[in-house]
Amino acid sequence: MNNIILVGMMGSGKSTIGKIVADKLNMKYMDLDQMIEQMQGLTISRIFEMYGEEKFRTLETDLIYKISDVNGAVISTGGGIVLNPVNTIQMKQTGTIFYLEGSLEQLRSNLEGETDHRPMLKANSLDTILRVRSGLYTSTAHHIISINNQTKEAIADQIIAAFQQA
Ligand SMILES: Nc1ncnc2c1ncn2[C@@H]1O[C@H](COP(=O)(O)OP(=O)(O)OP(=O)(O)O)[C@@H](O)[C@H]1O
Ligand SMILES: O=C(O)C1=C[C@@H](O)[C@@H](O)[C@H](O)C1
Ligand SMILES: [Mg+2]
Repeated sequence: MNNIILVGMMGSGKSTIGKIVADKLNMKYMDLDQMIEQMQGLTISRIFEMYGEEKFRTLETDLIYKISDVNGAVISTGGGIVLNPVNTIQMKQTGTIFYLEGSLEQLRSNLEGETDHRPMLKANSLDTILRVRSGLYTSTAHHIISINNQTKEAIADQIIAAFQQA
């Protein structure tokens, strides 16, 4: 399938940059977090509060399957998508996967003032989450794009260049 899939930590820019890439390439844009919120009629924070993380992860896996026939889209995932190997297998069949890789400092800077609606940060520190997940992001991705000290536009352009070279 001819899709661009963005993975990476909270605050790495998957949603923001995904939209820029989609606009530039005239592709459809899909954000799995936003789709889950729309389908449930609840914010992600409320889903975590009412049903817990496990329920959210099930919704995420169900959605990845549901969209497996999509073509020509930029798909921004949730930060925890790589936690379940089933999701990874499915994503690899759905498109080219880009890991937006950033330092703890860059992620913290991006997330300044935005931690409220990210429920994982209530019980876990950003550095612990990064430590647990960085190997998973790296092994899942076809391309690794550094986000450190780069504008959103520049990151989007790198993704586009790598996608068009393939
Ligand atoms: N390269 C960048 N330079 C400066 N700010 C950035 C950059 N990339 C993203 N941001 C900002 O960081 C914040 C988080 O970005 P965004 O919501 O796109 O991250 P995300 O990866 O989708 O996070 P989540 O996994 O929680 O959905 C936003 O305010 C966004 O504008
Ligand atoms: O990193 C995570 O585990 C998460 C990131 C967000 O994109 C959301 O999917 C949710 O807040 C969980
Ligand atoms: Mg996002």
